[in-house]
Formats: sequence, structure tokens, C-alpha cells
Amino acid sequence: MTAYLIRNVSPVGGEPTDLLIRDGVVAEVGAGLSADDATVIDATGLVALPGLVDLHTHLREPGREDAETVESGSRAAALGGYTAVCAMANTSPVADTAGVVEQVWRLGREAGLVDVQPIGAVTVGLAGERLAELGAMADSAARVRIFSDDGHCVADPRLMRRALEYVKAFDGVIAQHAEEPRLTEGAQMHEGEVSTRLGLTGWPAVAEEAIIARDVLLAEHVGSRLHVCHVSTAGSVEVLRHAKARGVRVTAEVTPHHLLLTDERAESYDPVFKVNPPLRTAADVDALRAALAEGVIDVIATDHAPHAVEDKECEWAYARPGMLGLETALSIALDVLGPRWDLIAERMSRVPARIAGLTGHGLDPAPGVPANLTLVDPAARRVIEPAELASRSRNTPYARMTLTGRIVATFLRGEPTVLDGKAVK
Ligand SMILES: NC(=O)N[C@@H](CC(=O)O)C(=O)O
Ligand SMILES: [Zn+2]
Ligand SMILES: [Zn+2]
Repeated sequence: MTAYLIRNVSPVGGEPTDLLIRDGVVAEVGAGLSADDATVIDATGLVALPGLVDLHTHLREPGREDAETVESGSRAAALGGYTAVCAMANTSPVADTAGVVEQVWRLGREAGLVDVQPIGAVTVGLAGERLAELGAMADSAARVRIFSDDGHCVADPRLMRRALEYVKAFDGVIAQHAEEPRLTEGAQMHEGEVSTRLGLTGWPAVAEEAIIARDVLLAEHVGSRLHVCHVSTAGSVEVLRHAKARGVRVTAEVTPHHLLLTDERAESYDPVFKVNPPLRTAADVDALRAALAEGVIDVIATDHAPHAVEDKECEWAYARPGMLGLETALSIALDVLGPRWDLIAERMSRVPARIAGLTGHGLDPAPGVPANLTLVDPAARRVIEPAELASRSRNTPYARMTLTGRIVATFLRGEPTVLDGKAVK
């Protein structure tokens, strides 16, 4: 195993220093280190973050390997500065058995670019009728702790209650896609002024807020853990604030796109901007940003949702919802939050690692800590070229935009997965 000496890097909240990485861990931290056998990386001007952790990634394998594979998605993640991703269960077959989650987990190990932590489905086939084998998935080699029917809402309150009760035994968490299905039938975009003008069926904010309100009450009632996926409205923030003030065990995520883009993008009728939940208003974006800074929203999660060209480059009404996120998330966070590195580390690494129970991740470099970290050049600017992305899909909403910040290197347990901004394998 090669040792690496990272020279003159800025740790979060500290003065430039050197890091020596050896045998998978951070061996030494301090100015003026030397090691004859180490490969030296001049990191002047770079920031060292704990490796990013994504609570919400769609890797599409098994079933839609044309859109993404565990390997291609892992490479996109590493290039985005991630060292761990949680893979959503809406694959084909659905990840609702120990067999499927173990398959995804093994594929992640084989790719060896990030730790792939499978999420298990809450209900069999995501059909919302019967609980899946949550215990068997938790006991499997994949050690599943997060369960989600993402893509679908666990709409039946009795099933949701039973799922919350069930996962308490192993400190699991239910990650809810909050969408009251009866309020979003045929919905194409956010319900508001723009949808009225365009004549597209609206997805009202209340369809999200009503489910979050119900679920925080259920979580409180049974004393279990709830995580809310892709929060998108100002009203949801108020419900979460209220629940947290009451001590409910609820955490929440926001995506980069909901922090940056608004429903006005739909005016282009470009389906790249079609996503679930839909892009909302500028007032919602402002509320989400404030909630993220304040901690009412705990983490940024990408909801990286690759789709094949034929599912995306078609009429708006027929296009699948979802956009890529892994390779651009840090740049969007930097744009939205500014160079508040401690806040970025908190929202994109430390807190998501804690929610997922990934004990080797989300740790700032210190002697003996697993060397999961990423080096960022905050001054670099790059133009996003969809064809140059590592993802197998091209549905980025940032095509040809100039973004600030670039991942220079990522280390997974001391081994580089990215060097000089390029994937190592
Ligand atoms: N976000 C999306 O618009 N799509 C996701 C499903 C989801 O996250 O709900 C997908 O799987 O494509
Ligand atoms: Zn979802
Ligand atoms: Zn999703």
C-alpha cells in the first residue's frame, strides 16, 4: 500500500498543515512532515474535507444498467468527493430482500470506489401493501439500517407506523418520500403561477407537507426515527421546525437542485428540469437555504437520478422525473453556502454519516482515523459538459454552466479513487 504525504492543505477550520496517510488511516497531522516512502501531493490552496456521504443516490443496478451501474455511479460519486453513498431501493428487481441488498453491496465492494450502503425497501416491490423483510435485510451482509420506498410514498399510515416500530429494534430509520398520492395525480410540476400559465397539472406543496406532518406525529407516537427525503417547500420547513422543537427524532435532507433552481425552469419545457418533488418557488428556495444553515434541515443529499436518453429527451409529460447530482453537488453547495467549510462538512459528511450509521466516515483527519477524505480546490472554475461526466446518463441540469470548485483528489481508506481531478480506475 502506497503512503501519501499531502503537503500544505487547509483542514476545516485550521491553518495549512501536512497529512501523512499510511495503511488506510491518517498516520500523522502537522506542519513539516516527511516520509521517504510516501508519494507527495502539493495541496497548497486546497481544502481537506472528510469524504462526502450521500444519503440518497440512485445507482439503477440491477435492472437499468443502461442508465447507471454500481460502478459508473461509484465513479461519479468519487469524482464528486464522496467516499460513501446510500443506494436507493427502486431498482429492478426492487431491493426488498436480503439477496438483492447483498448483491448491491457486493457490487459496491468490487467497484471499490466508494462504500455503497444499500437502502432496503419498506414494502414488497414498493407496492405499499406489505412490509418487506426488514429484519433479514438488517441482518444480512449489507447490514441495512435505512429503509425507503423512495420514488413512492409509504402512503398507508398503518404500514408507516408498523415500519417505524419494526426498525426500532436495530436503530433503523425510515426515509420517507413525502408525497400524498391523491393530491399529485397527473402532476407535472409545482402547483403555482407558472403551472397555471403553462397549463400543466400542478403538484401542490401541501401534498408534501401533509405527509411530513403525519409522519412526525407517527414517529413521535412510536418513539422511532424518521428521515424526510428531498424536502422542497417552506411549509415543510415549518413542520420540521415544530417537530424538532418537540424533540421528535426526525432528520431531513435537501437536494442541491432544490437549493438553486426554481419552477420557472419549466418554461423552457426542457424535461431535464422535471424532477420529483418538483422545483418550487424562489421563496421556497430561500426558506430551504435558511433551514439548512440553521440545522432544521440536517443534510444535503443529491437524489442523483440518472435516466437514459429515451426516458428524458422526449415530451415533458412523458419524461421520467430526476436529475444527476453526484458530480456537481459540492460546487452547488459552495455556491449556495459560500466557503463555510465547517457547515459544508457538517451537512455533506459528518451528519449524513451519523444518520446512516457509517462509523468510518464523516470524520475529520486526525491520527488513527480512517483516511476517507477529499481535497477541494475552491478557486477552480469548470464548465459542465454532460458528455464528460462519469455517469452513464446525461441528465444534468447544469449543462454548459460554469461552476466554482473542483474535487482534486478523493481517498477511500487511504487509497486514492481520484487524483488530479481524474478517476484512478
Ligand atoms: N427524484 C426523482 O425525480 N426521481 C427518482 C425517484 C425519487 O427520488 O423520488 C428516480 O428514481 O428517478
Ligand atoms: Zn423521492
Ligand atoms: Zn430519489
